[in-house]
Amino acid sequence: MSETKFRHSTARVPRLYKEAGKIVQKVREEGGSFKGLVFQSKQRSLLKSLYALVAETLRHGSELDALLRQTQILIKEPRLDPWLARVLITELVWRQRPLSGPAMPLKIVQSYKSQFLSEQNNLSINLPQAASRASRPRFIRINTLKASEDEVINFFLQEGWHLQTVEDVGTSEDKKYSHFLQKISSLSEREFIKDIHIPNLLVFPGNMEFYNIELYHTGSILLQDKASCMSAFLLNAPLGSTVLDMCAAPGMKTTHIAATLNNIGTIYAIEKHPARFDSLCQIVSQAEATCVKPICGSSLDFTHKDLPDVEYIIVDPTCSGTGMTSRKELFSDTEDVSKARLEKLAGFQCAILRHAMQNFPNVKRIVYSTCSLCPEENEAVMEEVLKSTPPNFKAIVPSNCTQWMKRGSNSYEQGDCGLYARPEVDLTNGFFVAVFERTENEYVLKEPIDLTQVEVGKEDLKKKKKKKDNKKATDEETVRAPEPVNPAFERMKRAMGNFNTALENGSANELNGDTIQESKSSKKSKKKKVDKEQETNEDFIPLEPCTEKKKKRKSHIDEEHLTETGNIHENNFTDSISKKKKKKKKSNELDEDADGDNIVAQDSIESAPVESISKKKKKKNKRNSE
Ligand SMILES: C[S@@+](CC[C@H](N)C(=O)[O-])C[C@H]1O[C@@H](n2cnc3c(N)ncnc32)[C@H](O)[C@@H]1O
Repeated sequence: MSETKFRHSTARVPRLYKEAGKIVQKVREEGGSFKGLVFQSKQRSLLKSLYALVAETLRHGSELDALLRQTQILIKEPRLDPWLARVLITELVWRQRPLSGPAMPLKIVQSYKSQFLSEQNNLSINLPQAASRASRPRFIRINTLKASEDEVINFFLQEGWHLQTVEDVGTSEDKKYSHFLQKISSLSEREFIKDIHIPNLLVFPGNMEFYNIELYHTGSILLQDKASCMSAFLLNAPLGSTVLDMCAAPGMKTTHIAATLNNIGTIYAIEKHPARFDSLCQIVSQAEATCVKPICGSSLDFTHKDLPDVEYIIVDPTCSGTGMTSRKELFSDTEDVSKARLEKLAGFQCAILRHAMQNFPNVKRIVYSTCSLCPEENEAVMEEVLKSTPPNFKAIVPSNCTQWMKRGSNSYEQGDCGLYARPEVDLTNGFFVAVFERTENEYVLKEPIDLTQVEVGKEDLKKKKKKKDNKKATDEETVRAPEPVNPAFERMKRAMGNFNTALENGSANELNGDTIQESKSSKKSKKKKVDKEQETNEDFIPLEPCTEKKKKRKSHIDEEHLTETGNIHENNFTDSISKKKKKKKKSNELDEDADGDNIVAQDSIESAPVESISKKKKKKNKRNSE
């Protein structure tokens, strides 16, 4: 991680501490096995002491986090490496060894000894979660679709709360931020403050009881961590925009974007799981986010053909959640997130981000986020997707948060454009966000992706073309089938209609799978209709069945249905199409998900459209020259 680090002199910080810090960081951030990492260490003479020190540091993970927060040592000493600090505090507090030596980090940690000891006494060792929750501030977002900031602030003032302000501490962003952090970590009962970065976000003491507050029940305020507000903030979609939220439920970011748009524009909010889709509808309805069109389905099944004019996309996929401070495993057993799980998640994350980049030609900006602190799900995903996608997107560092968010690791290409919020420093949940903007090179835009040409297969295409030639077709459009009914789009249009009506009637919560999702019987009848159209239309290129086929494959590239083929470390993207087809076939044969359905390697799907474009271009050029 590229936290601003103190320039430790390697000669002065004892090797044992430095090496222990590195291992603790790896275990915490990457979920590696600590024993394995210790035994891989090159410091052979230190193995025994290293093992003991790392084990002790990891054992006190939750207490260390609490000590770092309570003493604010990382805020006051911004150049102190947080991982080295953990090791040194362990050495000092639990192993009771004085930190002697000239190295600055040792001196600094030693100077906090009395604070550590007194805070340690206050810590409820048996209830580390409760302690950490109470000592972290609570962020509350004002839903400006229902109440203005003034109304909400006045409400709290009338309830006897006091609004604190951040004093002017000069122009330095660093100073301002560390002053703000000190302020929010020491809010006393019934004090609150406005966040200095995100508009309409208030900060309350961690033990605030919000369940009795009416504004919370009416949806005028929402409990939303500052880190999670970063996505909509950085998406920065102007009024009137068309936005796509590819992983929407429960809808915190969707409703936040709706508020930033003031309901002027359109947000397509896609959620795959029906139960979560219901929650999404409920939250959207309660928030009065009328510009939101919820869709139940997999985002991987939708393209610009279904959702035209999408200009902004938010990709907030399922992740390991290692940044969620409420998740016990972060503190108690960091080895919970296995490498295999991380690889599967990263495979899905790459697939969905790549889908966003390749299938919406009008998109200007994409925000990718996770609540994970594992680089595998963050910088590595950025790198992999940028590497394997036509160079029409680049990662950018948004100017409005460079001063305070921590940058990702530059050991991944463009990784340092990614931004982290870290619990122990920012007093938020752990979070990662990356912003991508379209570059000048928009060749994907010029030729819409025609999946049929890839799916039909060469032989089928030749036959169709021959038939067409016989009929003296002169224009490509006549060779292509008339656009058939796209069931996904039809379903979506119907769902939107139903949802809007329900919203208008105030009964969106009542929408269920029957209205939003197509019933089995109507699916059957629609299929019959499409089949019939094919029978009667000789020239019909089976776009629909192919799309269906592709859909069937793609719908398995989701969180639970991932196979090892999604491993981002495999560099499959340069494979030839034929190799991919073989692989796809093999994978169809080999990979079965829990339901017994076949799964296809993602790379074979994702790279296909590019091939299709170049074929089409060749054809077009040939026709032009004729
Ligand atoms: C991290 S959560 C999203 C949180 C949400 N953005 C918010 O702020 O409230 C990820 C969501 O993506 C959904 N999901 C997973 N695969 C999907 C897919 N292929 N298409 C659409 N949604 C999907 C999951 O069911 C889950 O609800």
